[in-house]
Amino acid sequence: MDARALWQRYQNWLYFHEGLGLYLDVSRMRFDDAFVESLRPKFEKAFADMAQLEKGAIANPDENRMVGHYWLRNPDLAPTPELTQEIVQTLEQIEAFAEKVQTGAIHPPRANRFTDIISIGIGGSALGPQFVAEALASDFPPLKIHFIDNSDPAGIDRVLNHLRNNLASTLVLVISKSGGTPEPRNGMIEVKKAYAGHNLEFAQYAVAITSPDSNLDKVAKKEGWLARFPMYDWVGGRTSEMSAVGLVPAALQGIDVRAMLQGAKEMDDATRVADVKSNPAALLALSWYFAGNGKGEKDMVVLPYKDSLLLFSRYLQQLVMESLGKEKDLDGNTVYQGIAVYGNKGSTDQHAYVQQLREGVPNFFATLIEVLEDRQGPSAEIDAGVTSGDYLAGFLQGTRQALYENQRDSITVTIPQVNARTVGALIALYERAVGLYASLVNINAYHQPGVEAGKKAAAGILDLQTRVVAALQKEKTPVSLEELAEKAGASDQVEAIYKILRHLHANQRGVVLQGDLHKPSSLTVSAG
Ligand SMILES: O=P(O)(O)OC[C@H]1O[C@H](O)[C@H](O)[C@@H](O)[C@@H]1O
Repeated sequence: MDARALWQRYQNWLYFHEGLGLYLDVSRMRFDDAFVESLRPKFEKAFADMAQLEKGAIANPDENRMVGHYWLRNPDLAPTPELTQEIVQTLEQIEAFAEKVQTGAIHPPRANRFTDIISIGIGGSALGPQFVAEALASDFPPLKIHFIDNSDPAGIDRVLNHLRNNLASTLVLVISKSGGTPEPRNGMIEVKKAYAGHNLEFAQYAVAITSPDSNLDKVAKKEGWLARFPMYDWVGGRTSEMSAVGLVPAALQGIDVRAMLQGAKEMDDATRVADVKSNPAALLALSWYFAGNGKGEKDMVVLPYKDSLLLFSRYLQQLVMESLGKEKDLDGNTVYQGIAVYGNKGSTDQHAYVQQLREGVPNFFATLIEVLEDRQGPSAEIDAGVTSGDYLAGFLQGTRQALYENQRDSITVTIPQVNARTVGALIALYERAVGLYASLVNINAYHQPGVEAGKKAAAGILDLQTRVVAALQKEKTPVSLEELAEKAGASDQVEAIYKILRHLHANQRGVVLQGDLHKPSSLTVSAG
């Protein structure tokens, strides 16, 4: 296609949302009209499915749950007046709490104000708050947030060491929908011990965000924590940024949560339109389907050309991959669906892996995120008439062009500015695109059965560890791994036992391994 035809195609397919000032350009996805036409019946079904979902259908059949993240930004859409009221009240409570914390009306026992937050959570209970903090928190927020999103002892130490002089003015958010995920539980226990070590009563610093009556909720209630906010069973972790999960940390950091909800609501309205060409989420779903042949054959590389959007790709990674990465379709057929997502930011990545994107394996499509406003205030000129922002914009256009010249497709999303409204809109745009795409490929986007397998296996390993250590403690002399496995009643798990012992040995946990480390089978082990 020559430049004139491309310019025409650009204009034909350009989507613009006037209220949000958001553009979506899918002109560099090389689908033709026949392809769009062929998907029409699937889209009709997808729009109908989505309308049912918004009305409160059991859109997550395996877990027998409604899927209601759209109600969070438009509570009047909720299927019952009770739900509407619950959403409205929770938001009011969040705002009132944040204000009291910021003004010092709620303050820690030994300080006038809370200065910092430790947010403990993982997956959907971390990625949204992390993305939003990075994108929207001011340089000097009323409370500075720090995240513990793993069971990594060194990672936990790092956060606690940073805060060692400020612990007495640090609020702790423990975020877990289920209230039973091991990582946040471990983080909470470690942080609790750290508070005890500083003679601080944890309950006076702690806030729980979890499903009512979860284990976490019970602990928070029993111990009299500072506050508890509800997470609803009809909101999935990866779509929970606009629930208490995302709103509590955002409001505490002084982020305009009403604007975030408003932006999401405006985008929800725009993506409810049952016409592909005038619905930006449908255009994304169409493009993804085209790129990967409806089978995820191409990866989605997300490149925001703005530092503050750095974590968007990581956020989308969970939203897209946990939603779409499914073995079975809704009819029980084995389909191995999904779309792999990765990315970091432009132009930084042009100096890293974009070489492969331009010339290597053509197994991806790019999504470039453009922000029109360079910075608040004027920019200095780097060269005559040229600013660093001009360079960044040029790099984006250049990459788009260079990719296209080599038959590599791209989508460009353009927003006027990174602010609470546009960030809310971006989240809502991708949530809806994922929902529509899931319908196109006939899968349940709202469960995650695959995650459970890893969790069960991990629990099995910890159980095995307890048995192995108990068996080892009965031994007076060193034994071989095989012998120990047999004594622990796990002869078929020598490899797992070897790995457990190696880890315990490395951490001086009362296990001594001796022998040739090149030959695990030659090792003996003793308690010591
Ligand atoms: O919020 P939680 O219940 O602690 O769950 C945290 C995360 O862990 C799970 O394993 C799921 O795969 C995620 O979807 C979820 O967001």
